[in-house]
Amino acid sequence: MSHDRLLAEVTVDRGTFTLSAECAVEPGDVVAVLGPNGSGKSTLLSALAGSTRPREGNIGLGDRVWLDTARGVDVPTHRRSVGLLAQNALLFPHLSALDNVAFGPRAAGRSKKAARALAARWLSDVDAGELAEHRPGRLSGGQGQRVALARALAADPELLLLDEPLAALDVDAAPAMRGLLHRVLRDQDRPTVLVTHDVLDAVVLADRVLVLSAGRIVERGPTRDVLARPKAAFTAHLAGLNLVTGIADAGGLTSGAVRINGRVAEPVVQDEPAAAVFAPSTVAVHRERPDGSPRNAVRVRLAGIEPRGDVVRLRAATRTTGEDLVLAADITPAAVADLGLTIGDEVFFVVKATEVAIHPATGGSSSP
Ligand SMILES: Nc1ncnc2c1ncn2[C@@H]1O[C@H](COP(=O)(O)OP(=O)(O)OP(=O)(O)O)[C@@H](O)[C@H]1O
Repeated sequence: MSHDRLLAEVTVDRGTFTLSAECAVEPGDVVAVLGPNGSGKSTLLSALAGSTRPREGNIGLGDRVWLDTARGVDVPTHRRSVGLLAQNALLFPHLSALDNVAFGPRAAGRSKKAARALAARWLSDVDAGELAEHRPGRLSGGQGQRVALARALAADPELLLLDEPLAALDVDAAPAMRGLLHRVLRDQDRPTVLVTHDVLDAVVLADRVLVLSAGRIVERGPTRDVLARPKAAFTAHLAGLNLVTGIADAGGLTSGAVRINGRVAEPVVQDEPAAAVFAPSTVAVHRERPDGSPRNAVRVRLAGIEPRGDVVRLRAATRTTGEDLVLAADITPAAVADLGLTIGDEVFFVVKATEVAIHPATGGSSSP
């Protein structure tokens, strides 16, 4: 079934807090909702799901109206065709993984046999085929999330909502689940809204981001643009990591004239979009390109020198195919003095490949 665009415009009161937001999500696109605690991310998600009633607004998918307060339309949650993947899998404990996934198709009127066949296919699509007969109590956090993802998709929802889907997973399980979500979300054509605290989730999974602050949208746009050139203070803080998006090759990626080697944090496909992520604290600054070094060296021009506690944050830009790539380095005040750095200087930002994580990246470019 092909899917329609989500259009939503809501004003929601929660005690003294008010959320006012509007968004459009194209079929197949993933929009990440970012923002500090209490900014209204969950409120937006629950308004879309129908579990919170907006004071006023409209929510529609194509020509189907879920909410129109002016006309008194408010379709209840269970009739909205929403697939939800939350922090925890929330599987039915008494059913096998297979029957959990078959539940949606069965409720939609499929025969038991057809529902189970569909469920088996979805389980294998999320690399959980071997878990079919397991009860949820025997599944790890990551396994449970895979089954929950299969369950959400097997019901063929018109809208997919992901509410911090990786937040409860441990550091070993999260990258695998993030990689799986990247693959599954890329291959599906329904609008998807992802709430997350993790900038990496936005980079890997989202085409576009929307940043909330105190119930208002303060920033929005293609993921790469918003994170590379943050306008709101929160986004800049969130985007504190260096992020270089480009095209994957063996051992790293190429972004215009810049080539970055790294370690593959999640499986990437050669010639597909990828992102290199590294912390400013891992960047060393040199006047000359280090000779014969296996390290990454990027020629940049210094644009900012700001003291930050014990370190100095250097901001620098490079030109790659006409676009500025902005990078940050944190070095000691002594190093700044030794190198005699001033704004406008041309230097090399140098980082070891082992400090650079390479991830698959979803669209999110400024190209149309
Ligand atoms: N049931 C409620 N009654 C009254 N106020 C509420 C209720 N639920 C949430 N709020 C308030 O609404 C505001 C937005 O909360 P919301 O959970 O949407 O933020 P969030 O961005 O999802 O935060 P977090 O990142 O902490 O999950 C907060 O100030 C919160 O205190």
